[in-house]
Amino acid sequence: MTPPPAIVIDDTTLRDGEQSAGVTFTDAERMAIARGLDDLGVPELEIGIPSMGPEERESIALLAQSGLKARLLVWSRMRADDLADCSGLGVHMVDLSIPVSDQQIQRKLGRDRDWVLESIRRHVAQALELGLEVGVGGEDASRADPDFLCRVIEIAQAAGARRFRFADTVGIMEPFGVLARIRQLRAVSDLEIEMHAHDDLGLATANTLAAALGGATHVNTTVNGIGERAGNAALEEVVMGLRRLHGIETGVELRRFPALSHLVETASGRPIHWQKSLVGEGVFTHEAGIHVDGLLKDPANYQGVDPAELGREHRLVLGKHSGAHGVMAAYARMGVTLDKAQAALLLTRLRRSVAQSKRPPTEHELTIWYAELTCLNGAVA
Ligand SMILES: CC(=O)SCCNC(=O)CCNC(=O)[C@H](O)C(C)(C)COP(=O)(O)OP(=O)(O)OC[C@H]1O[C@@H](n2cnc3c(N)ncnc32)[C@H](O)[C@@H]1OP(=O)(O)O
Ligand SMILES: O=C(O)CCC(=O)C(=O)O
Repeated sequence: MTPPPAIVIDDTTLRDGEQSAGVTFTDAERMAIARGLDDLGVPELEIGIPSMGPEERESIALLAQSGLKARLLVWSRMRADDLADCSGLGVHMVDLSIPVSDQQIQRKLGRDRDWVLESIRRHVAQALELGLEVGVGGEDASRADPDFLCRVIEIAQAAGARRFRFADTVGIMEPFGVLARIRQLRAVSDLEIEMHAHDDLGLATANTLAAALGGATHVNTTVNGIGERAGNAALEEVVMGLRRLHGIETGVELRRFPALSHLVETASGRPIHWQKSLVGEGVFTHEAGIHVDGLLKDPANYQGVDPAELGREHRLVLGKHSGAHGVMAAYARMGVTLDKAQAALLLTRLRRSVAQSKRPPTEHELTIWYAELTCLNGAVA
C-alpha cells in the first residue's frame, strides 16, 4: 500500500483560482480541471462557494457526482444560511471561514473577538449536524494577534473542527515568519493545519514550503498559481519544491502536468509567462554558449530541475549568445558535421543575423549559410 503523503495538497484552482478577477470557468472546464487534478493524484479539491447561488451549487454537485477520487471541499462564510447551502451537495468538507485579525473583525465585520469565538462554536456545530467535516478558515490569520489565533484554534478544536486554515490573505508574510507562526500553532494544537498563501510579494511558494516545515499538514495550491490579485502558491512549484528541497512526497504526479497547465491557461484566459518556473515555455530552453556546451557534456552541469519530471525536455536554440559547440550541435542535428573553424565562421554569420531578426535562425537559413561557407571555401581552394 502507498503510504499517505506527508503533506496533503488541497488545490483551490476551482475556488480561489477562479476568484482571480475576470476569470470564470464553464461547467465543462471545471469538470476537465477537476479530472485533470484528480488524475495527477491531487488528494483534495476546494471546488466552489455554494452561497453564490443555484448555478454554483449545481456545478459543485455535478463534480461531486462525477466519481472523482479526491476529497471535495467547499468554502463558506460563517453564516447559518450560507452553511445550509453547503448541505446535500455530496461534498465531504466545508472550509468555514471567519476573519481573525482585528483589522477585519472590526473594520469589515463590525464585531469583536468574542463574537468570532462564539460564531466558531455555533457554526462548527451546525456544519457537523449537516454531516460535513469542518475546517475553520482563519481569514487574515497572518495579521491576527498570535495569542488570539491560539484561542481560535482551541475553540475550533473543542467545537469539533478537524482543521484550521492559516490564511495569509493579503500576502504579507515571509518564510521565516511563517515557520515561526505555524510552529506556534503546532505546539498548542493537534488539529490539521492548512497553509493558504498569496503571492503579493512573490513568496507564496516559499511560505507554503516553510509552513510544511513548521508542521502544517495541508497546503493550498492552484494550477499555474492563479488566484486573487498576484495569485496563490502554484501547485507545480509546491509539489516540486517539497520534493526537491525537502524530500517530501505529495503523491502528485507532474509528468502530465503541462496538459493541465495549458488547460487552465486557456480556460482562465491568463497566459503563462515564457519564464514562469517549471511550466513557462522558455524555462528549459538554452542559448548561451557556455550553458549549451555544459549541457551537451552532461545535463547535470546546468540542470536544477530535470524537465523529464514534468514530461518536458531541454531545448537548445541558437542566438546572439551561442558558442561554437552550440552551432556544431545544431548542424549535427541536421546531419552536418562542422569543424571548429567552420563553426566559428558560422557563429559570426549567426550573430549578424539575429541582431537584425531577433529570433533563432530557421533550418533553411542554416542550410544557406553552410552552403555559402562551403562554396566560399571551395572558391578559395
Ligand atoms: C479571502 C477570500 O478569498 S474569502 C472568499 C471570497 N470569495 C468571494 O467573495 C467570491 C464569491 N462571493 C460571492 O458570491 C458573494 O460575495 C457572496 C455570495 C459570498 C456574498 O454576497 P453578498 O451577500 O451579496 O455580500 P457581499 O459580498 O457584497 O458582502 C459580504 C458580506 O459578507 C460579510 N462577511 C464577509 N466574510 C464573512 C465571513 N467569513 N463570515 C460572515 N460574514 C462575512 C461581510 O461583512 C458583508 O456583510 P454585510 O453585508 O453585513 O456588510
Ligand atoms: O478563510 C479562508 O478559508 C481563506 C480564504 C482565502 O482565500 C484567503 O484568505 O485568501
